[in-house]
Amino acid sequence: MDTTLESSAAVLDTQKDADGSFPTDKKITVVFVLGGPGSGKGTQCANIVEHFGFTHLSTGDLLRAESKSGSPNGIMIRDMMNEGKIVPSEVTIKLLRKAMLESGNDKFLIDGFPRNEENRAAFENIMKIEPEFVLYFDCPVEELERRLLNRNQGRDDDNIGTIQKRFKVFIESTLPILEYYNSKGKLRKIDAGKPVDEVFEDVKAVLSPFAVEANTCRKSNVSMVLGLEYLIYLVKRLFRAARMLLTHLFHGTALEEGWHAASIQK
Ligand SMILES: Nc1ncnc2c1ncn2[C@@H]1O[C@H](COP(=O)(O)OP(=O)(O)OP(=O)(O)O)[C@@H](O)[C@H]1O
Ligand SMILES: Nc1ccn([C@@H]2O[C@H](COP(=O)(O)O)[C@@H](O)[C@H]2O)c(=O)n1
Repeated sequence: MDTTLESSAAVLDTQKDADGSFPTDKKITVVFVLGGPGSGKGTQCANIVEHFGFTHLSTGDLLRAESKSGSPNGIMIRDMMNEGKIVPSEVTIKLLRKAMLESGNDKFLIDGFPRNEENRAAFENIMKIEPEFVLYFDCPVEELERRLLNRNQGRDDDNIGTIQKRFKVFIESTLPILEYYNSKGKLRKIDAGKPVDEVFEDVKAVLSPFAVEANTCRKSNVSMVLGLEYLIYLVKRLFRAARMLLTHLFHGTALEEGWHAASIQK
């Protein structure tokens, strides 16, 4: 499958209200991040961004921002989120595409997506991008409930009524998506019931293919810096030698005296 932003753009740009254009034909790397509500997707994505240079796009955050922006879809999005329902894919994908464009990056963690079959099929059809794999944070439901009720980030959907609805939607709509990617050998399941640092150790192991690039980059930066320092050192020595030669040519005696004085001082 062709996975360039350009080809995705070609499809998306046929939409009447599509804005902007994809500037690049670079290969796009996408990792989907799924897990029950409160499983720690956002927490772990923040760590991944720091270590592996991905751009983190939380579909929930994008929808929350859109619902507060006063856009025509705002009220519909807010009402659906308060019911724990899944917003129509065309709305979510449009927001995702815009955020991908604006980031300028080519590596994305798409968090909380695809939530159902409609999300999955629409992303594949419109964006023409296959995910590298799906990172799945698996966590017992009692722990999810405890985390959500203690989150205290002012989210309207972190109340017991909506939480129960979100769990139901996860089981009915998202678990089949996890099974789909599992059957394709693309599911990377992580035990998310452990403390944050321990979970991240497992995440790092899964993302290790992307670390090679980061290390190579770091190593080549180091050699570049060392190479530059050595070059500066050589140029300085060259200048010093040239100055001494010139001084010797024009003031031969003085130079000899200087040398003599210097060797006495030593
Ligand atoms: N491994 C962990 N152990 C204990 N608490 C955690 C762990 N990971 C995250 N948390 C806490 O649980 C809460 C939910 O985490 P987070 O927001 O990352 O989950 P999420 O999967 O992104 O949630 P949602 O799907 O609702 O957006 C936060 O308060 C976070 O600090
Ligand atoms: N693909 C998605 C993702 C999210 N939603 C809605 O947002 C709510 C919050 O999502 P979080 O990932 O931040 O927990 C979710 O309950 C849905 O209402 C969506 O519609 N489609």
